[in-house]
Amino acid sequence: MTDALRVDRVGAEETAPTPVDTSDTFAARTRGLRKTYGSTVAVADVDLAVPHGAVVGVLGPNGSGKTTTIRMLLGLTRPTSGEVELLGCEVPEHADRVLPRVGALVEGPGFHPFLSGRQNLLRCAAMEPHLTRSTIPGAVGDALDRVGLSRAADRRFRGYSLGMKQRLGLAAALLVPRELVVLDEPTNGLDPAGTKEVRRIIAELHGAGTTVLVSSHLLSEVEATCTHVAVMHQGSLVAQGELAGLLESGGPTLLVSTPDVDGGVEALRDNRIAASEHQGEIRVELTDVDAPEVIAELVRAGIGVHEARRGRTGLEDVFARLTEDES
Ligand SMILES: Nc1ncnc2c1ncn2[C@@H]1O[C@H](COP(=O)(O)OP(=O)(O)OP(=O)(O)O)[C@@H](O)[C@H]1O
Repeated sequence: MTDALRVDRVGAEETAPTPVDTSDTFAARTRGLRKTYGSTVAVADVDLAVPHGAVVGVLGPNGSGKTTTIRMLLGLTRPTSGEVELLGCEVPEHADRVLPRVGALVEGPGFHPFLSGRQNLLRCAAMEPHLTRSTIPGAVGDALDRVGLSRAADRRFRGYSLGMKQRLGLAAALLVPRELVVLDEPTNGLDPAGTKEVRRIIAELHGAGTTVLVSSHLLSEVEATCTHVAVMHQGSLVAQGELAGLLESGGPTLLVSTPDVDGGVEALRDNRIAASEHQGEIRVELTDVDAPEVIAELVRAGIGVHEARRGRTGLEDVFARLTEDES
């Protein structure tokens, strides 16, 4: 594992990691990527590293810069400063060379409203350098099938639901085998069955060795589908690395079951122990205190302890900690 693959918590006050030659290791890479709109800093000096073969989930609250980063990766938005490298090629300079190897689903795919889903895909397929007149119909049929849109394929795009539009965008991204697939909120507008299918498609792509970069606000989706995570907050990349490593960085917790959760939390806080209510139990961060001490403190305060067990840190906790406002 290289330094860049380790879970890095990137703070403004910390020094940036030393750049290394990574074109063989990473399917996508940005260096000092920045985008400003007037006084709004949409993306602030992001060094993103997407390892070959990984499924990287880009997580972040609304407005944290995920879409802008993805658009710059794909050459759709020009950076204010910084560099983008996709599959070893600089973007936007060599976008024409590299983009046929990249499948993408980004906001607002420009489909024609009066053409059917199939006709729209045929138009997309005609622009694929690796497809020919004889292979296009089969590729379009396969892609429609893969996203579960075959039955609605000959209806006008105008009448599609948001979920069907998303599926068509996904089909366009999957028309030919890709080395890298970039999906911006692919489950947006999908029902639970559609969401499950996207999860299956991502797993299939991963199984075939395709690198996937997927943005999502659904932590459970990312936890279930991704091998790596990049967390954005207020335009900055605040952490990136393997999912397992990120979860471990959350630190141990103790969950205490008691009939008096509020009283217990108060008693612990009075003793400067970081405690909170979590799903009807007391949760304690075991960073500066150990479990016996917590239990002893509760007993001293007359709080009945029914059960105490180690809690697993979920992505939700880690995410909340990384993206909480310092203000
Ligand atoms: N074209 C634009 N003009 C002005 N400001 C923009 C533009 N595009 C994005 N922004 C601003 O940049 C910031 C980052 O937006 P971006 O869409 O990248 O975030 P996001 O993480 O994808 O959010 P969401 O999850 O809501 O889609 C926001 O403050 C947004 O208002």
